[in-house]
Amino acid sequence: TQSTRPQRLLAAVQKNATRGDPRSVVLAIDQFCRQKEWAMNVGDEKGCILDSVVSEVNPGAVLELGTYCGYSAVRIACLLPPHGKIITLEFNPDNAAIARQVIAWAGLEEKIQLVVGASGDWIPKIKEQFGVKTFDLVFLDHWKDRYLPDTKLMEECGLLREGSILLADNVICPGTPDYLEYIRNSPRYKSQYFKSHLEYTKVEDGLEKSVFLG
Ligand SMILES: O=C(NC/C=C/[C@H]1O[C@@H](Sc2ccncc2)[C@H](O)[C@@H]1O)c1cc([N+](=O)[O-])cc(O)c1O
Ligand SMILES: [Mg+2]
Repeated sequence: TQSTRPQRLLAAVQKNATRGDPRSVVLAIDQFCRQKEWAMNVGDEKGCILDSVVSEVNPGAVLELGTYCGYSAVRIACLLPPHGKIITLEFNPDNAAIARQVIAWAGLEEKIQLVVGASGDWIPKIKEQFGVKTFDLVFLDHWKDRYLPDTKLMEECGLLREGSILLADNVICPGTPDYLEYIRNSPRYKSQYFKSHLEYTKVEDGLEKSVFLG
């Protein structure tokens, strides 16, 4: 039977990356996506911007919306401080199964908690289920029409504190117009656009970094 792209991406990790070496996992995925098959990971160019934001925030608690194959969860987790943790939500169980194996190959199971389900269902339950008070950093990279409703939901559920950082992928391509309009015009956020390119292409894309002001 025909394999899926996530399955072929995992095979490339298992073939080319060193177990327990997260950076070799990131490199193996980027090489696979550049040389063999494009896939919707945040990628190496936007990944460097993600790295600089993670390093600057030095977050104890990270929420990622949209795990896909685990590329950005691995990239974030290897920059976290000793007790830092990331909770990553993935809707598609097949993608989650691949992501678990990518995360395991990187040796980051202790730092990454992968939860299968829809962000809209899980966000209201995170405090009680995972003993999280608020998130220092949220990385939005899931369905583009869920960025805005999920941001409002995080506000309502008290998951953001003064200084929490939201970092959103794909605000230009595929685009998240309603989210951008809201976050750039809301007095409760201070936003900054980091111009870049759609992963593995020359097409314009970028990350929007927003500080919640409380
Ligand atoms: O569509 C994109 N991303 C959507 C990502 C979706 C991922 O997150 C969940 S959705 C979900 C829902 C609810 N809760 C958690 C996860 C899906 O199962 C998938 O694993 C995308 C598309 C392009 N592109 O060029 O077309 C480029 C990108 O960088 C992208 O991120
Ligand atoms: Mg993306």
